[in-house]
Amino acid sequence: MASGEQLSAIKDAKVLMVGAGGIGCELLKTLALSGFQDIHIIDMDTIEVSNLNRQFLFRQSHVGQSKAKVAREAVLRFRPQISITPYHANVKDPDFNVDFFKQFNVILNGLDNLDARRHVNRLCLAAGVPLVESGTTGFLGQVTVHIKGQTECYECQPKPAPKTYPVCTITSTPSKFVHCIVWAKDLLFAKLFGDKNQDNDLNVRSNDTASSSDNSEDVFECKKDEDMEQYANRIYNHVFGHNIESALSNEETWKNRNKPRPIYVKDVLTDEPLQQQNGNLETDNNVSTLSAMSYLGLKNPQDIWSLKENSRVFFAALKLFFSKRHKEIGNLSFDKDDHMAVEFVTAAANIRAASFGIPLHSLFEAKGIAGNIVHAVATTNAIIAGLIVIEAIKVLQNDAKNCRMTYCLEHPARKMLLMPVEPFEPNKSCYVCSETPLLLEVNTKRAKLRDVVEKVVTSKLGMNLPLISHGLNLLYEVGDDLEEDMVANYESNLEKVLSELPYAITGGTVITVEDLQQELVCSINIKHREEFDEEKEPDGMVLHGWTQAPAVEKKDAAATNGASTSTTSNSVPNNLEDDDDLTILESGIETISSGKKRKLSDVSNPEEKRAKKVPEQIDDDGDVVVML
Ligand SMILES: Nc1ncnc2c1ncn2[C@@H]1O[C@H](COP(=O)(O)OP(=O)(O)OP(=O)(O)O)[C@@H](O)[C@H]1O
Ligand SMILES: [Zn+2]
Repeated sequence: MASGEQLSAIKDAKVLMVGAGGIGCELLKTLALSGFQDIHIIDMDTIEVSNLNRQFLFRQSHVGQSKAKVAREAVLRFRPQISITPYHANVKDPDFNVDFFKQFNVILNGLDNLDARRHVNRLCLAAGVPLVESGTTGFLGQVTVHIKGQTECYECQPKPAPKTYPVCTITSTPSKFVHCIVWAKDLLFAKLFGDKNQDNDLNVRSNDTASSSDNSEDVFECKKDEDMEQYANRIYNHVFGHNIESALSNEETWKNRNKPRPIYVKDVLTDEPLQQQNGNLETDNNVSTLSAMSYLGLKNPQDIWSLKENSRVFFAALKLFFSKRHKEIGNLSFDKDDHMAVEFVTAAANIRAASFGIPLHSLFEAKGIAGNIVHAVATTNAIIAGLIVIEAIKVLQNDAKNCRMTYCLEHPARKMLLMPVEPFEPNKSCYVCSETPLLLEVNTKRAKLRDVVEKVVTSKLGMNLPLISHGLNLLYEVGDDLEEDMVANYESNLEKVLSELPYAITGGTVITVEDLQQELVCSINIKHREEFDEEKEPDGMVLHGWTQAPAVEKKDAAATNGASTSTTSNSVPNNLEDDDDLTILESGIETISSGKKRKLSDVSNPEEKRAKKVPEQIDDDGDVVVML
């Protein structure tokens, strides 16, 4: 039961929710039922069928409509007297500037990606509005409170980088199913259906192919005199047969590994001619569902198909793409919500897995791996939404000292499923919430301003509308209202080497980088360095003081709330690997055990100077969840 004070804080509050997905739907419902009267919601998405199993404000009839608007209508049905303002928009839109954020008493995040979370964090800092941040993955969840000057900001702690696999593991020596998925999705699918001009490591294998008489460049091109049947056959034989045979010729590679077996169409689809097995997909207008599976009568996505079934799905999906979706060829990239893409990738990954003696997987499992999906649990979202509201009420009552970051655990530790800990203090060297300068080691005689903008300012520092200056002199700026000659001037600066800019950047220079929308200003000290290790420092520059932790060995980032946020080629969720014991999430959730475990004793380690009180009843050995 809420006290009178709490009720009045709730009634007077104006709150902004960002994200109306898995957490957001629960949150809006709980806010409304708790008595909140003035709620604004930003969400850029429309409702998809795959949202309906856990986003209970949405129904089948809403598919395709704005999440923010439908969520509002659904809640107004049982709380008609409250005010809910929806924005079907990206929170990064310039309209949502610092002044917009200032009108709210608290911001509540129910997002699913690092980029948007960082952006909101910065706007909250600039506007001086507290942020309650959240994330869930499967049974795990967390809620954290960020109050400027009092607790750490969302970016005070390093966020782990997604894992990438060595190219040779993917192209030549896969040992896990996930390697086959990455190959099928990022190489084969991209090569056949994506942008032909993109670099693709499948080319390497094509060049190496000894037994193929084809010109390496043309292997994936359909030839003039070739029908779809012949083309599909040739691709199959090439990637699963010739390429494997060619790889086998390198004896060294297989000294300590199991040799793969080449698979040719004739070995698998022996009984009937292909045409008969798959029917004529190109001309069959009944393939209305555009699903290779349903065409072949394969019903259960949880079944593990045989090699033969996988081969038939491979052919059917490939032909369907070329015959029914030919307009998209050249522009496709893998999307976990594209059923045919998932069918194709599952089949191709399984055929490759069969070749390398790796256990085959069902379409359901393959989709999870390919889409970086951790299956969402509606109950976790509901628990987390409840915790967000509890923390929001404390924030609204100015009761920061009682705010907690709370972790929802998968297994109870000493009978507790929820673990509240005191929030960390701000990290004094956080470049976002403190004014600590960054240090950039760069070859100022070789690197161009464009390199710094792309590799540091936008990708690492996450700036949206950056402005770079040297003293009082502007070197670069982005914006809609710039004069033409300014734009031309900045464009020409981008192509200049740092030391040759009109206001030269050399060792010892301090540049200022700022984002006008986020109102974030960083100083970067420049240190000239001649050489960089191509493998370890592929950017050709190193930024110090920026808080991204290195990817954890064998383990990597996954998305939260069931969302796929993987933009990095070859990145997959580690938590789907067989020997998994650690999951690190973009949301900043980490479940910890074994080697990488951050024990409670570490959390309260005085050396960290970030010591916090931790509930005593939690066992040191119990798995815990900590915010990165
Ligand atoms: N930059 C952004 N601006 C506005 N809304 C965003 C932004 N980034 C993410 N979101 C929203 O955050 C919500 C996150 O919800 P959730 O994690 O449940 O993902 P989902 O997209 O609904 O589910 P799934 O990924 O499983 O299909 C989504 O509705 C998404 O549209
Ligand atoms: Zn910070």
